[in-house]
Amino acid sequence: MQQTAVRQDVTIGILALQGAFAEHQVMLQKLSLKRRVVIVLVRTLEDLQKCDAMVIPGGESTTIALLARLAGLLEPLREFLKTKPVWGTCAGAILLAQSIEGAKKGGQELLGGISVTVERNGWGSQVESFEAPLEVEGLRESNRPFHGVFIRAPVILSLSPSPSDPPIQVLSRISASLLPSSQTIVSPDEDDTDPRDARTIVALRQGHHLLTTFHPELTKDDRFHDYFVRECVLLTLS
Ligand SMILES: NC(=O)CC[C@H](N)C(=O)O
Repeated sequence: MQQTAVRQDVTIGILALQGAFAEHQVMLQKLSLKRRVVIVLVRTLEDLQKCDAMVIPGGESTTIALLARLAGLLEPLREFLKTKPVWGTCAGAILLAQSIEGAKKGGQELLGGISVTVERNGWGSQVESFEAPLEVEGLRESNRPFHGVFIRAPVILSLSPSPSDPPIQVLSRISASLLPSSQTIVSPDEDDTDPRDARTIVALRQGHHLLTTFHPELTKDDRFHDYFVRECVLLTLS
């Protein structure tokens, strides 16, 4: 009798130590996909070992790093992202950066994995948090803007992939004209905003990793979650 290939479930972990992990869980559960997605809230090494991909949520990068260190997850996560897809949102994006400015006094630990430098709290403090419509490449119905929620978000300062790294694909840049008046994009050395400046980048992809400096999980729009699962996770597994 002919055997039919059995489709495996795909297991996506969400680092659930602090921050907006429950919101990611709700979004991922709502996706309608051909393959069954199992969601694991990751708090231990045993949880992590079940996962094919990970989401690192927004929250407070210093606290998440500290709790990950205490849970014995920092090194295993660094190993994980060498081979498996990871998506970082806001604080998660900070953790995935290769280096940061504005780190907590005394330094803070990162996971690395994406060849960017970010400035922590680069858009200002809580009161300077803002929302803006974003044009995003590659999303379903990509001509419909995505509502970007920026809460003490990091700013991308530079991209620095080495020749052996996967190239970086910019998925979205914020348009200076759509920013609230409290926000301006000023290059460090110039008064004029150069649209090619890394500071306008708010979403990017490197290989199967995804980085967003804002919070797609705080909207009702599942298109980023759909993009991560379909394009970064399922395509790399099949
Ligand atoms: N909304 C967020 O995730 C904020 C990130 C926070 N500024 C940090 O440093 O971790």
